[in-house]
Amino acid sequence: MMPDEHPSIAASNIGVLLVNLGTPDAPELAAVRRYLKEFLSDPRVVEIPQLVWQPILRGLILTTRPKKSAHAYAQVWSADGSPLAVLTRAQSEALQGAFGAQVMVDWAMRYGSPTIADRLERLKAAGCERILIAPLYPQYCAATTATANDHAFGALARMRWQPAIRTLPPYHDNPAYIAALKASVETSLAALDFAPDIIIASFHGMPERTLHLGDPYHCQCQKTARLLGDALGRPLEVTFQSRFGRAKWLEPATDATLAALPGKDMKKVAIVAPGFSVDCLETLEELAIRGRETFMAAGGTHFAYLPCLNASPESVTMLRHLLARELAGWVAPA
Ligand SMILES: C=CC1=C(C)c2cc3[nH]c(cc4nc(cc5[nH]c(cc1n2)c(C)c5CCC(=O)O)C(CCC(=O)O)=C4C)c(C)c3C=C
Ligand SMILES: [Fe+2]
Ligand SMILES: [Fe+2]
Repeated sequence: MMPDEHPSIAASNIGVLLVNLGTPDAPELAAVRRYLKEFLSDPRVVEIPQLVWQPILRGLILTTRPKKSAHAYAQVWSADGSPLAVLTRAQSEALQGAFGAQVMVDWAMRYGSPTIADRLERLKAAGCERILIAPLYPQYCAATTATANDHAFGALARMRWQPAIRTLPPYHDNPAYIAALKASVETSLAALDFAPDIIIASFHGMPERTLHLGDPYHCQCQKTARLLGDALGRPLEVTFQSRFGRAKWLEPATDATLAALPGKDMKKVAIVAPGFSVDCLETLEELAIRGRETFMAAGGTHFAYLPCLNASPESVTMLRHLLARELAGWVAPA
């Protein structure tokens, strides 16, 4: 084929690949087990030598947890699928609308489907010679950001003709992110029929040792909450959720905090999860369902879970701004 006959050149030769964590294909035992096996076998997520960890994973975790998790997923599953996938796709489509023909936007998951490798191939086949990989984690963590990038680079390592690559840095203190959170929280608070005594910012937890090993995650969570508190004009209480395993995790724990607040005469709470780009099992089930139960059982009277940025107009404006900055030199500034 002559060079000028190259097929299917896109309107633009620039691609953006949004990447999120991943989710099972169905809220059923086999699918959840498959997902957990892939996720928890990632050495970036569980930093125990595989020789020690795999027997524990296969013999203990994968024989017990999938049932519990499948039950949890069933409570938040929608007609269109897992909220994490449905909302990431909606974000991608809304962003494509905002960018127009300037760039081609697609989305992928680190675990499960659609895979990063497939979507990179698809962008490449559509003519993208330059691709921005955007792991949608505002706070950098080796267990999330780094493994998404590792996986993308692994896929590139198998390509004969690679596209040029950039990656989105963490955006925990980016003014556009803080402004989007502020707008979203204020809108959610205005719709409540009560005034919260306290607002909790709950972030996904990590083993505490990752902090001592130099992971900036903990500090970046604190900074996001401080900046959001400044923007809102009231401080937020930082907590960490989703503890897994026996090691010491970052504290204070979200569930223990919710259980203790009513005893400190704080009976009206609002909780937001600024570290999650979209709502998912960890927010819709762990916070909005189980968090509420914990708080009310401890004597709380009013509880509100405030949704993530999802595919809202504020979210799309923010993402367009963040991504356009990384695309500078590839496309004209937004
Ligand atoms: C060692 C275990 C885990 C670490 C470390 C971890 C870090 C981490 N996770 C997220 C974001 C998400 N995690 C989600 C689900 C989830 N997380 C773990 C374990 C660890 N996470 C498990 C076992 C699960 C699956 C569900 C369960 O069985 O409880 C999700 C939601 C996925 C969904 O399908 O909706 C997200 C998102 C971050 C940001 C993070 C480190 C900062
Ligand atoms: Fe997690
Ligand atoms: Fe959880």
